[in-house]
Parts: sequence; structure tokens; C-alpha cells
Amino acid sequence: MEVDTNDEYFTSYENLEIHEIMLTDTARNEAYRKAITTNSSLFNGKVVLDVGSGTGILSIFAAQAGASQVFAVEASNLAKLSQEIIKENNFENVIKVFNCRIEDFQLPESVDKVDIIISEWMGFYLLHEGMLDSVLLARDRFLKPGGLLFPDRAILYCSPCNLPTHFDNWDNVSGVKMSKYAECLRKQKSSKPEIINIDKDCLIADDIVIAFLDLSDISTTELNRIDFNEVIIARKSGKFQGLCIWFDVLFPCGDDNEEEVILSTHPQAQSTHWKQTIIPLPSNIETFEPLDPIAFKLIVQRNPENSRHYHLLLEILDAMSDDVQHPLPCECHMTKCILTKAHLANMTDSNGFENA
Ligand SMILES: C[S@@+](CC[C@H](N)C(=O)[O-])C[C@H]1O[C@@H](n2cnc3c(N)ncnc32)[C@H](O)[C@@H]1O
Repeated sequence: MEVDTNDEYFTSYENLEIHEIMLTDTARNEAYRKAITTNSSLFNGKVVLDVGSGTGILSIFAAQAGASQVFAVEASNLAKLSQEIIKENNFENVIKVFNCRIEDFQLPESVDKVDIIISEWMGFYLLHEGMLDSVLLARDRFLKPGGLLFPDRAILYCSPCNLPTHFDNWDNVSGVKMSKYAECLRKQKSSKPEIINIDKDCLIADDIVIAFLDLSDISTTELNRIDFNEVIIARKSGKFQGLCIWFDVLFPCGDDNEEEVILSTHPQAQSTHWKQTIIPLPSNIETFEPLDPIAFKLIVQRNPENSRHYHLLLEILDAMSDDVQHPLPCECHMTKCILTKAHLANMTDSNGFENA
């Protein structure tokens, strides 16, 4: 097994508790297991590359689905433990572990390209951690023309939402009015996104697609900036107190009555460790009624100083103005949220982890 250098990112994946969070995320595991093992017609006899194999769980699914060879590439020293897990599951003759970054990996000389790439690369709001870049590099270097990616599509969604547990019910705290405190709390909270599970009933509009990523042909430069700027329609009455962001990933499926698997982090879906990403607003914009227009601009922009992080910029626009491109000049109608590792570290108490 080759050993590669570790940077801070990979070292964080040596913490077994991060893998515990992933391994106890049943919705995540079952989506991958189902997508791989119920599509054995796609995997049978095939050569598979697992990008960021961690404990080896996805490689084991691929071996169970009949893959002839699996190359499990893991940069952190968890690779060593994964060899034991693979042995425990009797797949040491099918799965070969490489302890290196995919960027430094080379296929054995006997293998020209792989048939399938599997990877669990998604971070909070899909793109945090920037691991998709590594999967796209693997696609371009190692995947046969017409080869498959698991997952092969990703959709980023958002919806305005209310946040009752954050912002309401401060009028009477054991008989004391706390509205001034609540105002300051909102301002403080609006400076950074939060990773929480929100109730589906808090969404006040339909699911809005911010971006559809076809992983078979998207480039890393297309991941540098995603812009959303549209007027949408409220579907029910409610206060616009924040923007809720989540994602789905979709897997390929074979012909023989195999069903398409979707791993969804929608508030209505089975809860996952990604939860939802919320950008709280510093004040209520207004209470919307069904069919009211809501206008906002969201920019998801890669941090030029750290490609694994993104800035999330939300600007609320006046939907009734002639030109909704112009934001309201009121500061409280604008929030700029920057999610950094430090912010995530602050969230550690409630979430217990930095990476997803
Ligand atoms: C989200 S975890 C998934 C682990 C495992 N595949 C699973 O599903 O439980 C991502 C893993 O990919 C590894 N990783 C991230 N980028 C990598 C790269 N460029 N090369 C090799 N491993 C990488 C991390 O160290 C981490 O163990």
C-alpha cells in the first residue's frame, strides 16, 4: 500500500467519529447500497474505482454487486483500517486499497481504464469540501468513454422558509419580554449559514432548482460560481425568515426492472447527516400569501483562498419593482453569509463534525 502525505483536510478524515456519522446515516448508506447492489447487471465483471473509499463500504457494495476488481483510493490513513474491514468481509481478492490521493493515483499497468467510478463526495449544501473536483479529475483520467459514475447527477435546491424555533416566541420568556434580545440574535445568526433539520412545513415555496449538475460532462470551473436570480411564487402563507438549501443526487440504473435511486436531503425525506443548510435573514422581509411573488438572488461562489469552501451570498430583491435586479437599499434586507471552516467549527457542538 502506497502512503501519501496528509494535509489538514485528510487528517480530519482520520477521526473515526466522522466516519461513524456517515456509517450511521442509514438514508445515505441504503441509497448507495441499493443503487449499487440492485444494479448488479451494471457491476457484474466490471472494473470499479472508488474515489475516497474511507472505510471501504462502497467498495464492498461494488464487490457484492459482482465487480471483478475494485480500486479503493483513500488519502487518509483510514486506508489501513479499511484493508482489515475488506478482509473481514472476504473481499481482499477483489478490492485493492491504495493509500494516496486520487490526484497521485495510477492504475496498475494491466488496466487501461475503469468501467465505473463510485464516490461519496457530497458536503453541506452539496459543494462544501470541494471533493467533487477530485471525482471529476478521476473521471477525466481513468473512466472509459461511456463509463458510469455513481452518482451521475446532482441537483441543488432552495426555498424561502420560516424559522419559528429561531425567531418567534421571544415575547414571553418566563414572563419577561425578550424582543430586543431576539433582534440581536437574528442579526448574529444571519452572518453565517446553519446546518439544521427543518420541518417541511416551514418551506413557503415549491422546491426551486438552483443548479442541475450532469457529472458526466461538468467541469470544475463550472463549480466555481452558481448564480440564481429569479422571481418565484409563494405557495402558502408564512414569514420569509431564511433560505433553506438542500440537494439530491441520482444514480444510473440498468435495464432489468432496476429502479432509479435518488438520495435526497429534502426536509421531507429521511433525515441525513447533511441536514439542510439555512441562511437566516436578519429580519422578516414580510409575510407572504399564496401566489405572492418573492424575489432574491443567491450566489454560491468558491472561496478563492480555499477551494474547499464557498461563500453563500443572499440578496433579497423587491419583487414588485420594475426591475428586480435592483436590491432594496435597506441593509436589513440584505444578508451576506460566508461559511468557513471556523464557522463549521462553531457548529461542532450541535453537529459534531466538520466535514460531511
Ligand atoms: C465523505 S467520505 C466518504 C468515505 C466512504 N466512501 C464512505 O462512503 O463512507 C470522503 C472520503 O474521501 C477521502 N478523500 C477526499 N478527497 C480525496 C482525494 N482527493 N483522494 C483520495 N481520497 C480522498 C477522504 O479522506 C474521506 O475518507
